[in-house]
Amino acid sequence: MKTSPIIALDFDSSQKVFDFLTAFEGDINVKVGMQLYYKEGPAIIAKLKERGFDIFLDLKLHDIPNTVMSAMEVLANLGVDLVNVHSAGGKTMMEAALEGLDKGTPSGMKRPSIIGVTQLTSTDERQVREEQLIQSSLQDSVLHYAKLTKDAGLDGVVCSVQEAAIISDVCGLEFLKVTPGIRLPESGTHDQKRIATPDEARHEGSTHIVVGRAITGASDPRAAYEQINARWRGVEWIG
Ligand SMILES: O=c1ccn([C@@H]2O[C@H](COP(=O)(O)O)[C@@H](O)[C@H]2O)c(=O)[nH]1
Repeated sequence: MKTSPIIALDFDSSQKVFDFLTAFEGDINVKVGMQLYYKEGPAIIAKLKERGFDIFLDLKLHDIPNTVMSAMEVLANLGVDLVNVHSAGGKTMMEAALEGLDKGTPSGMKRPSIIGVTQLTSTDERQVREEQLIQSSLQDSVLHYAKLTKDAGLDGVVCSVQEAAIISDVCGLEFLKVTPGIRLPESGTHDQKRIATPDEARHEGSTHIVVGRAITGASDPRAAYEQINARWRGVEWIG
């Protein structure tokens, strides 16, 4: 997947997606999440591929190994670039996911990259301690899941910018660190707890940033994208 920001297409219809995308060329990355995929099904992936976008299909699979393997076998056929599971599903589940992808990828096509969600960026220290009953810190929990995900053979993780540097130290620079929770200083936090700016993401070693509402909710989404992309790349933005 290209290193440009991944725009989260959190819309409830194909019509809204393509209205939004009129301002963009095919050189951007897009993310299809549960809402859009459950509404529009595989057809939305085919349409986005026709427009030339790189696609992260963010369905966060989490089930018994056999079910995840079968589901991944189906998803592998869609031609997306990146898929994911919850690392909390365990090492055997993640290995099964990888096996399903390998089996389902048509010959001659590249297997989609696969990453594990460590701790959602909407999760904070209190939730880890009181709701998940995890005794270690949030950062240790994220790092533990990152190591487990690497041991299972996956290509990287979803984490927040706050954990990207330590994951690079332990799992290597090549291991993907896909970081949502990206906000401009003036944007609202919404339901996210572990947020960061695009500049901080670059500095901390994220390999990819995921941006939804800071772009889709902006009065000029293209300008918001350009500003975020410039900050992410560390180049001057002339707005
Ligand atoms: O830990 C995670 C995993 C996935 N997401 C997804 O990223 C986008 C973020 O949207 P914003 O509007 O920029 O908050 C959204 O689609 C989530 O499902 C995440 O935020 N955190």
